[in-house]
Amino acid sequence: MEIVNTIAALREKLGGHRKTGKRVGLVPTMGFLHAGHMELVSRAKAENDIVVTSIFVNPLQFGANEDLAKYPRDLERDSAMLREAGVDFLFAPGVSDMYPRPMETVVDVPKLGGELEGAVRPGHFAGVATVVTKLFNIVQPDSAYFGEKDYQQVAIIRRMVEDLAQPVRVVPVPTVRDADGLALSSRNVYLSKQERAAAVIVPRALAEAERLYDLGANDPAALEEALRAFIDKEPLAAAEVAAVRHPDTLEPLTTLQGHPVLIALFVRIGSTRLLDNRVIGRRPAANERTV
Ligand SMILES: Nc1ncnc2c1ncn2[C@@H]1O[C@H](COP(=O)(O)OP(=O)(O)OP(=O)(O)O)[C@@H](O)[C@H]1O
Ligand SMILES: CC(C)(CO)[C@@H](O)C(=O)[O-]
Ligand code: BAL
Repeated sequence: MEIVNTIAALREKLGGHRKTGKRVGLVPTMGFLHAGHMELVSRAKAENDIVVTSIFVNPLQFGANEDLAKYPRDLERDSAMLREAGVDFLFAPGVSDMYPRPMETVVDVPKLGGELEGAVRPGHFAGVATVVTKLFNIVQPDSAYFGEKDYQQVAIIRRMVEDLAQPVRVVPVPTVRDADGLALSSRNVYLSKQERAAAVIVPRALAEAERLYDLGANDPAALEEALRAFIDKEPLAAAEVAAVRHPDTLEPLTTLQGHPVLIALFVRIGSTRLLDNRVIGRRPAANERTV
């Protein structure tokens, strides 16, 4: 595996491979890798000839009072994991390599990006869409791999790729979880022992939503209320988002039964925000309409 730090060097190294028709897969990350990231890598390995993993803690997607400075970093451990997994190139640019000048150009998907997590983190998804577009332009991958844990992020990137005709196949990868159901996340490292124990409320709330749905719940507002009450029972947890939405548009629903429903959670445990989601309900057959 080669570690490459600049855009120009990566372009030069990938150019030759592309000319010989090799398929290139990109796994964009912010580092501090765990088994969730490695699942994206192994999917990319299986489907491509050349795999590029990027590690870049993107300042554009952090709000002024967020954790940019303390975001966990361990490039040495990350590169050992990626080498072991057979990644070809680790692209690890510095901020001045990615953004030599303050960015004047922004890619925004404002409707999808203003919902859910986007309502709590204004500007976050414009930062994500902008850096992902830049990474696509640098690497020019055939396929790019994203985790379904960040469901809204996948929805936004898919829409961006469609709207801008970006020549990339977006591949969503199912969420990898700890034994108790908590989704793996780099930010889990912030949790104290007590908070880590409390965090199990997040996957449990998703299971509770599914249980209520299976019992026939049909009122979105009532289900959201029930989810908030369920999460509030855990004293260390506070639900910033506990929403029931359309899985494609992320818009509110008027009914629940008979079509797929996205349950989206953004929960604070102490000062750490955890994200999780589940799509429940029946996916319609291709010849059926969704509401
Ligand atoms: N548990 C997981 N299962 C599958 N994919 C994941 C998981 N966690 C993260 N990913 C995916 O890995 C990619 C890089 O994510 P990122 O580096 O932000 O890690 P993260 O663990 O989500 O970090 P954070 O704690 O900051 O949310 C994203 O596409 C993300 O959805
Ligand atoms: C896609 C991404 C690497 C863009 O910075 C980031 O949002 C992430 O890690 O999910
Ligand atoms: N995994 C999403 C990146 C972020 O929270 O900034």
